[in-house]
Amino acid sequence: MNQEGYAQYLKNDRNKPKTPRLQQLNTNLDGERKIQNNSIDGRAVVTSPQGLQHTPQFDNIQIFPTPMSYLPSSPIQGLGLSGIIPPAKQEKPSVYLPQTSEIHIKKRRDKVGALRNFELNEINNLNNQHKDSRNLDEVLKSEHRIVSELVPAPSISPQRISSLPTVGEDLEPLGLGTSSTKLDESSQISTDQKGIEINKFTDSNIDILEVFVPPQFDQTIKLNRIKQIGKGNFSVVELYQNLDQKPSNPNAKLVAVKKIIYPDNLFYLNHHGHNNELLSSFESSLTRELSVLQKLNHPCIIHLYGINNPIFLTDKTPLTTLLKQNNNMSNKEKPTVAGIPDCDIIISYCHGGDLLNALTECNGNLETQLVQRIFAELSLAVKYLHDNLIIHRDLKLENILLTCSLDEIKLKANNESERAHYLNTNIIQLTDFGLCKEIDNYDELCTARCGSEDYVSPEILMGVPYDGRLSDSWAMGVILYCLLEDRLPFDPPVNANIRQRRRATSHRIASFEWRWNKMKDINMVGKDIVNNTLTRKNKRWDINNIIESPFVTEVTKELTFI
Ligand SMILES: Nc1ncnc2c1ncn2[C@@H]1O[C@H](COP(=O)(O)OP(=O)(O)OP(=O)(O)O)[C@@H](O)[C@H]1O
Repeated sequence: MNQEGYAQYLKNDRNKPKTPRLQQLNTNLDGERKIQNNSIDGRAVVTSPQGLQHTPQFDNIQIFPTPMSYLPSSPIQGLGLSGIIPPAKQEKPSVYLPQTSEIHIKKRRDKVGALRNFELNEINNLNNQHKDSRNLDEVLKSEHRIVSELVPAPSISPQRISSLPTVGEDLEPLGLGTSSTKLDESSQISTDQKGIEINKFTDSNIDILEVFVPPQFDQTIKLNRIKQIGKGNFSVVELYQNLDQKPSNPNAKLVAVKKIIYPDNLFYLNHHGHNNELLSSFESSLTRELSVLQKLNHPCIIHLYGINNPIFLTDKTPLTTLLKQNNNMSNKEKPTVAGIPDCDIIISYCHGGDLLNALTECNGNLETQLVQRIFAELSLAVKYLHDNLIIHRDLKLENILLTCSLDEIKLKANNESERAHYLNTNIIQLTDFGLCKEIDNYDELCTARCGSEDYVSPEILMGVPYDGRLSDSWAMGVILYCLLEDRLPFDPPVNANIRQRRRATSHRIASFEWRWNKMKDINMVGKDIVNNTLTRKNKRWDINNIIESPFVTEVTKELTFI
């Protein structure tokens, strides 16, 4: 059955999904098979590690990826990695270890949303499977990344940073706004009115980081911690101030430090004393992000300003190397996390926070002009990546950061005297390259099933080799739809009945089931982009089509920073 036929098939609810997933030969994102989209009939030719070629067919596919319900943090052995619920019909292993070739869900939802998105029987399955490990309630309580409706009440997502105050607002009371300000003498942790932990301590070296800076990463600078500004599944992000009075890069006076959180069991060794799969996949994600960040130089993409230990940039397997150096290595039963240094990545600070938060804060009421500007900058960033043979694979609202608050942006946009500056500076930066992939040529297809549930393309869901650039343009369609409609395109339709609500998001994605709501009767050029990206891959616009569309060119022709 071909993909279109399958979508039709799914439409009939009586047909229990049993569609299969292409058997994964590798489980590591780095171990994706080399696939060229070069066969005569346009079907991908897969080259197996043994050099054998075969054309993937749906008949080969063995496990259907849906219904896809995920836990933002895995309940499995407290791994702390995104987990996937094993397909119900598979023989259940006593402990299900997530495979890196499976989708990594990195989402942010309120608890209510989280529960809404779990089928009850799946919750029961999970509870049964993980009786011995963590209780599911605990897992749900600890979640912070989920998501569906775009506007959750702040009170039900306590771990979310609901806003990021501007530098001016925020630093002045802390005495950090001007260089002449006297700093507090004592260490004191307090909480500001938005619930963000603020460390007023500035007078000793416990919050001082010494980090290595580009280009050679042989010079160091000192940074002083100000406060936590964000939290991901694998990191805590904190704001630091550069203690260098005259930093070589004037934009780097305030920086964000992404402190990687190692999952609990990362450093367990298996019975043979080898590193486990979790370590190698975690490590490959980390080094992939760093190696790509080092190469990138685009105003609309986050900048790498430094690292606390150059080994993370120079060694392809830094954690394994550090582990080998660790004395505990000899004791194979014990976790050997002790002695492994933290990984702190110093990046540009975007004080407007992420776009999902910003959108939630303004109740989704973004002026079209602003939507257009944000989307145009995102298009420039993605075009730059694709031109450089890099696929992001995790484009979503949470990974688009604003360089200043929406109010500041609006002020600049509407003030004649600020207009030149507005056109000469970027307002977004794209971040989170943990799932990105460097391809060798434009015909190379990807096989790793990764991404975030609401943004993932049908071909990734189906488990067939896919053109990563087209999956990125699908995600861009989802983003633009969100900005225009203030909801996710593949959430249950507005006024959905119970049956529609129970349908998994992935089913709607696989059958291209989305429609305009707020924008239904509004005629605007931007709708073309959504119409032509949330569609079948053979008809889908790529980044060049997007960038050439009037919705984007109207903005880009005026920008002076590119
Ligand atoms: N440079 C930055 N400036 C301001 N805020 C940031 C910055 N980087 C990250 N954040 C905030 O921290 C959050 C988590 O960051 P990030 O997505 O990089 O972490 P992560 O561990 O890769 O997340 P996940 O894997 O869960 O997607 C972001 O959504 C954003 O709110």
